[in-house]
Amino acid sequence: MEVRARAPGKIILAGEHAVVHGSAAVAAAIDLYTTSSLRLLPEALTPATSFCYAEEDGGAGAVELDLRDSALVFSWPCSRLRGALGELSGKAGAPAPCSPDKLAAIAKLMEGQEIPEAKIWLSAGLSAFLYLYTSILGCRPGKTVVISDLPIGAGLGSSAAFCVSMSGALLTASGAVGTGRGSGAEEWQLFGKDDLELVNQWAFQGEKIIHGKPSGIDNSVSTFGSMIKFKKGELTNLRSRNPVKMLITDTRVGRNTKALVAGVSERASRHPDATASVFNAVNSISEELSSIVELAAEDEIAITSKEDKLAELMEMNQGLLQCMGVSHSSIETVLRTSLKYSLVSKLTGAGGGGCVLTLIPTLLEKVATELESYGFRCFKVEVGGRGLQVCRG
Ligand SMILES: Nc1ncnc2c1ncn2[C@@H]1O[C@H](COP(=O)(O)OP(=O)(O)O)[C@@H](O)[C@H]1O
Ligand SMILES: C[C@@](O)(CCOP(=O)(O)O)CC(=O)O
Ligand SMILES: [Mg+2]
Repeated sequence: MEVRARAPGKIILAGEHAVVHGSAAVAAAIDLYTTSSLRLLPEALTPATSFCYAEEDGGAGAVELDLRDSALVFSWPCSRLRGALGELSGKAGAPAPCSPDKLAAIAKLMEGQEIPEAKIWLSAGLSAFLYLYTSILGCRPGKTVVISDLPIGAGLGSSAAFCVSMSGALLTASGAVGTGRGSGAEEWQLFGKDDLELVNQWAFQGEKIIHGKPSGIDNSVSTFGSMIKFKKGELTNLRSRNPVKMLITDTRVGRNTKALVAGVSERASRHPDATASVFNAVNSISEELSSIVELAAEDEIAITSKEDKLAELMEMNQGLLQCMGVSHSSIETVLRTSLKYSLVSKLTGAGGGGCVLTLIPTLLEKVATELESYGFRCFKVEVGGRGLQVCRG
């Protein structure tokens, strides 16, 4: 049987980086997904099953990860996993953080995997995969295929969508969570709250391996969907009465969240008082933005004033992100270009390149066309949709 789980990427409307330091942030799911499909293979070495496995695997099979978008397949013989990690039985309950010893053993398991130099950043994702797989299922043989609509390492939460979809597929295959709600005809089904909580906890541990010090906002919004306010691990669902329309521009300048988050923390330790004031200002922006999003706006005038306020708050947040040192010349190009059309933009995610949000009252094809003429890529997305969904086939 195959289990498929898909989890959305996200945009952060306000509060990235500051949220790592305890400020509030506002994020929403977008309709670009990462899908993990998992097929478990027979475990026991019996005459009936051993034909499936190669001799060099000791006849015990392998754990395989097929990253379709990168056209790369990685494989670890189960015997090698057992040798490195011990006899793991797999765990259905709440996760324990990955110990430094396990992390070191996982790093050794990367040796011999052929990761092209240009894609060396994938090793963090592979480590998160091995941690999640072996912790949840032990060293059982299986094949996982991952496909994603999301640009990787661009601020749209691909790391979280990877960890959430993977945790969803693994926990479903282990029997720890089951497909709950979902109307008969629908292929994709939603989990109940407790199951989502469990998936989210595992995904957070995976994010820790990729990000170092994640706030938890990305995995939470990818798991639960919708639009949320997030502060110190606490999540509040925001009921957005009118759709928020955003254009996303990927500058295609590569960056790495772990390094950017560490850079902001270093700046904070050099200038603790100044950065505390910046984080505090971001907190106020996120709080105000979340209350504006929830305001009912029945008439045109109310909608316009709501959008003006959102735009002003995003502009202020962008200025504070510049204070944190995470803007980039490509981001500034998007800001300048959108301003020509009287539109406001801010970076989203960790910055340093990656994606920029532009608040659009109505979709302006002209801005997108001009931005694409600089070599950037534009996405028009639905904001605030579903979180994790699973299907068995
Ligand atoms: N589909 C995927 N397959 C393998 N690894 C992935 C995938 N998506 C994300 N990752 C991992 O997450 C990293 C990108 O995460 P990050 O720097 O946080 O950027 P973002 O989350 O904004 O895309 C990649 O370098 C890789 O290690
Ligand atoms: C910078 C940060 O606030 C968001 C990072 O998002 P992304 O990985 O760049 O999509 C970090 C975090 O909250 O964990
Ligand atoms: Mg990330």
